[in-house]
Amino acid sequence: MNFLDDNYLTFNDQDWNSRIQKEPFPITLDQLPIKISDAQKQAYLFISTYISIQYQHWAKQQKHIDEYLTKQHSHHTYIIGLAGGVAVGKTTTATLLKSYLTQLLQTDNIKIVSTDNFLLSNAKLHEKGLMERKGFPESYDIKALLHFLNQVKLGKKNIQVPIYSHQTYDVSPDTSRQMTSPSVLILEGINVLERTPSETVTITDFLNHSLYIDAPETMAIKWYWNRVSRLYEKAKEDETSYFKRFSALTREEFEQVAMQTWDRINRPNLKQYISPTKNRANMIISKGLNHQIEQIHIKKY
Ligand SMILES: Nc1ncnc2c1ncn2[C@@H]1O[C@H](COP(=O)(O)OP(=O)(O)O)[C@@H](O)[C@H]1O
Ligand SMILES: CC(C)(COP(=O)(O)O)[C@@H](O)C(=O)NCCC(=O)O
Repeated sequence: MNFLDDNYLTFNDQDWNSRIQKEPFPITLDQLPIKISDAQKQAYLFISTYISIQYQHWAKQQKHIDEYLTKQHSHHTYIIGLAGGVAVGKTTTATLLKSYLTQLLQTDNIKIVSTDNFLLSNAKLHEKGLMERKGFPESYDIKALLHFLNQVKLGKKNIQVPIYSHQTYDVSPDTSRQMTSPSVLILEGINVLERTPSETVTITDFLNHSLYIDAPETMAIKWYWNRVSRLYEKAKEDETSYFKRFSALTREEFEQVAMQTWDRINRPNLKQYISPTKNRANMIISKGLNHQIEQIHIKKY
């Protein structure tokens, strides 16, 4: 037996299909952010129904506690952490979960924030000699990220969130987003389940539920290439793109650059820092070919 078999219950397509075939979809699924098969729609419904049951119990518990403490007006935000390696589909899954949960929880107050927004700017990474460590723990402004989560939990308005763009490959120097603490926050990023030894608190202290998207590295590399090759193509007509510098290279030459980047930066990060956080997640989503969810593992405790 291994940790996964001992500590998690495992479900596959038969489980979620048999469960859901008994009843029609309780929500409309014609306006999802990406096209997915009916079987995959059912997998996401299985995940989001599980989260919505947990959320509803949590919300009731908060209400009862507030009544007991006579603090009816306290604010509560339910934070879902979504972790996994580079390009496994965290951003896309977050938008899908938001669509499902908006309907299941009957709220339009669900927001998504990526920890990418809290990366140090390229200027700072250069200054600190960390350009080859982008995505590693030391490349984030972890204090700012923890402060942001604290503000969310305290129900603050006008919370400033920096903006990161894959296209400019940097944090935007002069724009940020203003956010009011939502009912549900989906926090997605490679480091969501990582420890923060330099701080007294850690990201997981703020999470009510956590998911880890797992996939064989060979597939993640393919999905990474899908994303960066699109950025490379788009850069041909976009002066502002970081990827413009590669326009003189052929597609094959650029593919070599991308694969070397993976080998030098994303692979060591995956092995050393990201994968070891998998067993901390409440739920592990195992993906296979074409981003298909093959198994869902739910922690027994
Ligand atoms: N369920 C899915 N079906 C099809 N393509 C997907 C799916 N999830 C992600 N992708 C694609 O895979 C690539 C990486 O996804 P993304 O959500 O950006 O990953 P991450 O946020 O983990 O880096 C993107 O090109 C995205 O369009
Ligand atoms: C910004 C990231 C650390 C985060 O990854 P993501 O959340 O997009 O999966 C990653 O996309 C990245 O830029 N890694 C550094 C090496 C590279 O250029 O891929």
